[in-house]
Amino acid sequence: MITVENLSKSFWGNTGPVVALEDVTLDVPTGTITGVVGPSGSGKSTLARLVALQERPDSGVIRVDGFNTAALDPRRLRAARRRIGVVTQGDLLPQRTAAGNIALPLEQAGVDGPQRREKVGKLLDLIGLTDKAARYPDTLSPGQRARVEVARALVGDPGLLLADDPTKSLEADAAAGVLTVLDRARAELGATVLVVTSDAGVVRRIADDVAILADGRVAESGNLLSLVQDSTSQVAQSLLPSIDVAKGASAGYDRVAEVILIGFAAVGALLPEATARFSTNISVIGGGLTRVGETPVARFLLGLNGLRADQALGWITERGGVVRPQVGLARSIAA
Ligand SMILES: Nc1ncnc2c1ncn2[C@@H]1O[C@H](COP(=O)(O)OP(=O)(O)OP(=O)(O)O)[C@@H](O)[C@H]1O
Repeated sequence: MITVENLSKSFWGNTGPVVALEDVTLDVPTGTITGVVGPSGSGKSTLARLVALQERPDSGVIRVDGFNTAALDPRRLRAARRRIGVVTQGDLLPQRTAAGNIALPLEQAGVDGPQRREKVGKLLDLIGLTDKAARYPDTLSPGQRARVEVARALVGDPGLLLADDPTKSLEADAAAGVLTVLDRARAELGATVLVVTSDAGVVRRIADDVAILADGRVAESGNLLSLVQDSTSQVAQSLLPSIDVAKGASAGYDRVAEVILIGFAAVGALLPEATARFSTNISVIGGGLTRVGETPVARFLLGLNGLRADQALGWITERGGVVRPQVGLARSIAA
């Protein structure tokens, strides 16, 4: 477990101090993928460099498995740094093959040939490039090179894999390939992963936990699936389908409610069943379906007509749906 406690960091800019991070607190639980998302300049790369122990904070503490890294002497600090695999971009050695690039940290650490080959073979398999082992970087696609960079960062079995904007400048397919590799690293190697990104879609696809960074501060953090269930959260606002609808589209219903449904059963069957049970006409006025990781999540604006519309909404809530009636739009239901 990595914990970041009350981290602050400023730099001197041309016109005075620039606060890059202010009082940032964050947990990266072991065996999970934590995504830190924020716009350009919000402090993501600064946070990544501090967690990688490449720079010192002005104040605050980074703990690795409970140990305060600020208290480490230089030798232990170097050892702690080696336990963090940092995915760096664009620096594969052109004169080395894909396998040779992945093996380099092992060679430098004096690991013998057979062990190196076994380890590199496993990682080539993990990144889906076994058949490209002998290819040189300039003959690989950008997405393939990015996957080799992840494998190289994983080769020392790091306690933490740290990726700063791993999908930057990649086409959608290539980006998806890199995210699949990060997900496999967590699922198959048990890696703990911290991803910082400006792309909320990265977080939506692979993160277990999320923190939103804004102007150097954590605006919101927590478990991703819990946060998306709160439609007022910034995470839900940025990851779920928007329910902006044309003016007047929600008129003429007895009840109008925003509903968030999670999971296959909820998304597929709940609304038809509510319609049948309560003789209530349920229309989807807006919103849509997405996925958070592997989990389908729907955010709908529903219009209901029928005497038992309130009971239908209550029943959806009992089955785990998150219902927010839009009070201003309700008509009184005639008995
Ligand atoms: N070494 C530095 N010297 C001076 N200012 C810095 C330095 N590093 C970061 N900053 C400033 O700190 C703030 C946060 O920068 P940082 O690079 O961490 O943000 P970011 O969210 O990673 O942005 P981007 O997505 O554009 O890389 C910015 O105002 C930046 O200009």
